[in-house]
Amino acid sequence: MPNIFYTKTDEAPALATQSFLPIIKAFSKTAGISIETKDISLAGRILAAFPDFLSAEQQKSDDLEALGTLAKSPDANIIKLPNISASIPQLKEAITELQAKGYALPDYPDEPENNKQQEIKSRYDKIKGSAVNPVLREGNSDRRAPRPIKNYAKKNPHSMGAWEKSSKTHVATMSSGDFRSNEISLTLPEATSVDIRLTNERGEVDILKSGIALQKGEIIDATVMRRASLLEFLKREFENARKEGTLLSLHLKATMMKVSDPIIFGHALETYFRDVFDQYGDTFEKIGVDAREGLEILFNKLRSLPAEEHNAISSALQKAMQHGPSLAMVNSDKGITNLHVPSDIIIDASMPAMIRNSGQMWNSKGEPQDTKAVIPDSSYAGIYQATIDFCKTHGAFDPKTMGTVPNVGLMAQKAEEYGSHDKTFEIAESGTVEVVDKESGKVLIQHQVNPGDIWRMCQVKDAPVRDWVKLAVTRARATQTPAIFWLDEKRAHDAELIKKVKAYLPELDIAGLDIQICDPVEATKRTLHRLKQGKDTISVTGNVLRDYLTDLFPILEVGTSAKMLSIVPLMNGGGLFETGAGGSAPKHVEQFLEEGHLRWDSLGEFMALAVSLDFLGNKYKNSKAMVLGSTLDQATEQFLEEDRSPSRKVGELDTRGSHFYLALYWAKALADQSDNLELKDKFSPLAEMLESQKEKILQELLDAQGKPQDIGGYYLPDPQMIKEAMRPSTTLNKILDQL
Ligand SMILES: NC(=O)C1=CN([C@@H]2O[C@H](COP(=O)(O)OP(=O)(O)OC[C@H]3O[C@@H](n4cnc5c(N)ncnc54)[C@H](OP(=O)(O)O)[C@@H]3O)[C@@H](O)[C@H]2O)C=CC1
Ligand SMILES: O=C(O)CCC(=O)C(=O)O
Ligand SMILES: [Mg+2]
Repeated sequence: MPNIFYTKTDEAPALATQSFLPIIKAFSKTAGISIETKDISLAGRILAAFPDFLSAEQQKSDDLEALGTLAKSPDANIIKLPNISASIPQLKEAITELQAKGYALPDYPDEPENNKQQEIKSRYDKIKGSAVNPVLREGNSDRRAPRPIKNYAKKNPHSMGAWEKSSKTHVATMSSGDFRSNEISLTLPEATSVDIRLTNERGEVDILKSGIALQKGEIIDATVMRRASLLEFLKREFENARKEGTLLSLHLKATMMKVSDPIIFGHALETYFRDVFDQYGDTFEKIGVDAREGLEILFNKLRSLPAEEHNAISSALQKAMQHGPSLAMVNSDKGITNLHVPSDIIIDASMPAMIRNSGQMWNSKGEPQDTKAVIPDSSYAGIYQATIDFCKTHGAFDPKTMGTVPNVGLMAQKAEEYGSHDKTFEIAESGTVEVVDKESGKVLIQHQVNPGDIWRMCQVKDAPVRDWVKLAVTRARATQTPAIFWLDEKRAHDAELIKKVKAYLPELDIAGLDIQICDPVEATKRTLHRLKQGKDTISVTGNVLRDYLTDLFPILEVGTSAKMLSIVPLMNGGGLFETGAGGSAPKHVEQFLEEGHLRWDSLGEFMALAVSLDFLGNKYKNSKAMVLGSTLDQATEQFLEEDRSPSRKVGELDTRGSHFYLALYWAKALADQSDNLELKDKFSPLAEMLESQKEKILQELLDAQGKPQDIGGYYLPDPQMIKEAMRPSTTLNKILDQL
């Protein structure tokens, strides 16, 4: 059985893997460890879902399913790189690319007309959005910036925009009618199963979802976002942005919240271009415009119209942008606005980037400008407003002196909102949605609803909560750091969770530890005050705040979440080691294709691999694996000290060069240690060879830069072409072959 599973993903991390994996394989072979790759890329997942449309040679195994099963076994040791969580536009692009490559896949049926199409759509919908992480995350999350990373940031502080007290930047969020205000929650006293049903005003019953099994002690909650309240809010705030002269920026998580957030995004787009949608609604209907897909696809679809009509609508759209509030830009050079692609405005990465940049985003002229950050649901929006207020009062944080905020996140088994998409519904007609106990017939939760309301139910099982509380205490104890549970007793769901936290904490050894529970806004304030003074505070949060905070704090502290150590101790004893908390960085691929320079920083991979080796060494008493792990950590430290991360500029060290340095330092650390003499003997000549050929290798790597690259595809690049592009140093390749 292979010992470590490494994931093949998409975009920049997948390119980086082509260069780094051969190094890992060569080094780990010396300890008898084999590495197996599992393909969880978007293209791989699509192909695995449609065997009946493919020839025998084209069919692919379902690697995600296999890994999901493995994650439940004590033997799991998985290194998980970031993958694309596809929006509909990305999914369609990938399908088109695969079709062009000769895979006879069906088109994505936007509006299925029969059962067959409905079945195809539901296969694609399983691939859409965050379809990978929730399957693998059979454990809670432990993310932190390791000491060497913090030390590096303190010595080499990244840029941090200054904050003015007069900044107009702020968060706009709903005060009623949103998910937060309508939440109802309860804890199941006994195992049961429930149906979700909608009874319309004529008394007709539609079962929205049937037979959801619930465990004893499981918390469920349900809530609704009212369309009318949302539209009123969007209209008001868009108008305010225009009057205030701030940029307008929408922040959602259309990937993880793949049902609710694209709907909200669509409403925002239609609100912004209200007049155009009113005037050209019929035409839009005819050419299949769906506001949820964003402005980019809308522009593309207009091309199918006769020139005159096309021009008229384009100019109406331009006029709306001239007269409406200025849109924040994702890429001002290319005219890509905040409303172009729903997956471009992922809240976890985009809000911290704004806060780091003096609270400003980019306007259409490419200038920074104060911004109204629109975060419709108020459940978590307050933490960003509190951070903005803090920066206005106290100025920007200083990476040289600030503390750190590690996170312990409740995530296992599709916890909370991030597991809710199969229980989220856009309501078709007025009535009552009820969660009904199938055994007793009792209505557990009910909401009055109107057409267009977004209703959802979330679950969190008891075992993950226990495990999370324990993980928090373990981390607080191991680091002697105060821990705050970010839970709001005024929120229905959090109130249930607080009861559990209060019950489970006393079962653990918490003597002498500083553990508090406070609502997210208060937790933000306390944490930020300590952070400013250089003090560390563990944030113990639910799943959404786990996601938000593990970008927010790393981006402020160390410049990027890519440098995070991200461990998922799996509940059945295995280990899942995620790399960083950042995503798949599409901009990096663009730069690589244009100028042959890849700026993906693999520090997350280095750190994940070290813990994975250590985990394996301990588990199977493989002392060589442990030595490989500890020397890899030393190599990473040296890598940081000598600043060998990829530069952003072509003609300078890129990802491939950074991997060479890692290999050099790792080989040297192995040659210098004496815990395992066999490894020492093996790596001493390798270290010498790498050192003596250093200039030649670096030159070969540099020579490969500065020209456009063709890798034969975006979602499914040609394996041989990426291999050649990512391993251009024959000298380095030959040396690695000798191990
Ligand atoms: N765990 C996972 O699988 C995750 C997947 N994603 C997916 O990634 C895609 C893009 O998401 P998006 O929200 O734009 O954010 P990304 O996290 O991909 O990127 C945000 C920015 O962070 C910087 N960054 C992130 N990782 C690295 C790295 N290793 N080295 C250097 N810089 C890095 C880059 O900045 P710069 O451009 O300035 O270099 C990048 O543009 C989506 O499909 C999303 O779903 C997102 C988060 C996690
Ligand atoms: O799975 C995803 O879509 C993103 C996950 C993410 O952002 C995170 O876990 O930090
Ligand atoms: Mg995230």
